[in-house]
Amino acid sequence: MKTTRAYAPASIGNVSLGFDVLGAALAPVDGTELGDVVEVSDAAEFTLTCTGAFAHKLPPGADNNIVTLCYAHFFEEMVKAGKETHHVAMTLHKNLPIGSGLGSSASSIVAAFHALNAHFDCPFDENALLLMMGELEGQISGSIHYDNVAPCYLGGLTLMTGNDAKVTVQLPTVKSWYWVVCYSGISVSTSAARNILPKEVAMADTLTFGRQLGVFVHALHAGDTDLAASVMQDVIAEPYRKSLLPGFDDARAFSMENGGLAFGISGSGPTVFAVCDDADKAEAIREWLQANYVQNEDGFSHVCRIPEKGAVEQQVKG
Ligand SMILES: Nc1ncnc2c1ncn2[C@@H]1O[C@H](COP(=O)(O)OP(=O)(O)OP(=O)(O)O)[C@@H](O)[C@H]1O
Ligand SMILES: N[C@@H](CCO)C(=O)O
Repeated sequence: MKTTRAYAPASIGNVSLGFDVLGAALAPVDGTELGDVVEVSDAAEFTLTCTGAFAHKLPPGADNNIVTLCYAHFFEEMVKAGKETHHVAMTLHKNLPIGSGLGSSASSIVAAFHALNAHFDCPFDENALLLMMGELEGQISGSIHYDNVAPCYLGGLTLMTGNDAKVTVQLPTVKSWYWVVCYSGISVSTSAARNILPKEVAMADTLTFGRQLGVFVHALHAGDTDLAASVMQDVIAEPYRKSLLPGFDDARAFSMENGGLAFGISGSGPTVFAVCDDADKAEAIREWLQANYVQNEDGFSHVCRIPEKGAVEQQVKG
């Protein structure tokens, strides 16, 4: 029986300065797999099995799992495209905590579509799959935003174009930067964290947002890492969302006083990230965050790099 398996990494949405338009994939430097895995096998009827450290936090019932919706959507697109299809059994290894700010639903969605596409011999190209991934992310989080699904699927640091013909472009990454991430262990719903934001942005913040994003993209292309780090501030969401994150101000203060070049909320939180260009300082920040920002036994921290690859097909064991 044919089985196909795909891994899709955690990601940082927004990266502070790019609300909804900038995202980064994550790979822990110690080799830990930080992302969901989906397996697809031929079957007479559709089934979904969930395992993994955070499977017990998923909503009960296959019909309420985003992976089931991905399958239904993929099947529909196959029929529309006149492709031959059949049912599959799917297994989700839910390794990312839900409502963590690490792109947990995006990771399930990307792993599901990547595995399905590979299983059916790649009927859809990258951009077509990205559009499907964005649509499904929109169904679950209340609005279509690609800043988790795009880096999760393609790897790297991705900038959204707003153009369906080419959803995203890759930005150069700073090879010397470490990205420390710390998940506190509590859950923050993305749609709730979007609902607390004002519906309109003040003129001064709009100008800052545009200037920062333009300067950041220029600085990455010019290799000016100090300039890039200097504009990594969130004027759109962080001022409102940090009230949802116990210990946020202390975590920022410690990180910035101890070698952090930038600090912010990963996606809609509660995970925070610190950028650092020194491995020892990154590890010291990680240790402090682990000891002081983590709230319960579900929390964790990692020192990461931004991987060039996002989702990958994995060998099926046994
Ligand atoms: N496979 C799945 N993975 C994650 N969430 C799922 C999945 N299936 C269904 N859900 C539901 O989708 C919703 C996802 O909410 P939300 O977007 O806040 O979380 P998230 O994607 O984990 O967040 P984040 O992007 O901040 O990591 C939750 O209500 C969750 O129960
Ligand atoms: N850009 C999204 C990411 C959610 O993880 C938001 O900040 O709401």
